[in-house]
Amino acid sequence: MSGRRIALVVNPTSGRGLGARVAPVVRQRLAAAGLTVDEFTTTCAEDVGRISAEVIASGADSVALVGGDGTLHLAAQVLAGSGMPFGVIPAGTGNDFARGLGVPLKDPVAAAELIVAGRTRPVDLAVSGQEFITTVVAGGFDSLVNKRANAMTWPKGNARYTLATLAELRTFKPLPYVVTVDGEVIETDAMLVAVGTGPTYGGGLQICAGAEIDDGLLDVTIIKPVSRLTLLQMFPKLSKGTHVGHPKVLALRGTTVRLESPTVTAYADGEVLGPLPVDITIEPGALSVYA
Ligand SMILES: Nc1ncnc2c1ncn2[C@@H]1O[C@H](COP(=O)(O)OP(=O)(O)OP(=O)(O)O)[C@@H](O)[C@H]1O
Repeated sequence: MSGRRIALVVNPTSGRGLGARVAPVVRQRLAAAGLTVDEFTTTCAEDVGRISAEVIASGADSVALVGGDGTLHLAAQVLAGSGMPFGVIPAGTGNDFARGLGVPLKDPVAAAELIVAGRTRPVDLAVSGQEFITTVVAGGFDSLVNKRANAMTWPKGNARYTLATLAELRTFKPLPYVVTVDGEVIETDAMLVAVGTGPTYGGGLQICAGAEIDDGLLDVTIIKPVSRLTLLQMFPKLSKGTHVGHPKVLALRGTTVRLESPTVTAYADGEVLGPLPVDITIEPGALSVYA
């Protein structure tokens, strides 16, 4: 497939500089395959959306995004519904969107091959208000962990989430929720309620195990009150998805979800979404992704 023109949008800060390191490798692979590559390096969060919008307007054939979930979240706000196909070169710490797609996480050349091959698939987005969400909405204990982990500068990578979990666990108490899924109302105390279009957050925790990124459905996971020890024991299981079937874990699917709880701030794709209540819907096939 020669004659294709692709914009390579690079967040150089993703994964503590991994974005800057993998970009030349990806550029070289795309060019070697005959693609014309226009490279753009972002200098701030706002650049991701602005540049993506300019690329769409420019008539480029496609975009490749080098970054993590935060970068993809920013780009998705603009790419949603545009019809512009895009490729993902994972360069973040979590990379949960890429993980859900099955894009190689540690091999940028292999990820670039998917762009070269040129096969796209439709991918759903969750929507809350004006905000598109590419992975999971965290609402509860996990929000507090996310907040704490975002504020930590050490350690690198996923170990931050483990430390933040241990720290939050010391004081956390179950919270009262009203969760409404397609009109079915569930009133319960819970440790957390997560809503995903894809299966994982936090760098591979399968909080919404089994969620398909193109089934037109939101997956809802409610973890009912459990002891601190049980929650701690659940975390390694989350990595493997073997928490499913635990008597305190409730899994639901639907197309509209409302989360209510008095004191919870929701996080989406690792960033603040806003205080509950939030309403979440699904936009099937909003993105067209090389995979
Ligand atoms: N030059 C920049 N361009 C774009 N975003 C930047 C830049 N500098 C800092 N940021 C911030 O980086 C965040 C995105 O980082 P990204 O998610 O790609 O990497 P990560 O945090 O290492 O990975 P992950 O989200 O997968 O854990 C953005 O939300 C933005 O606020």
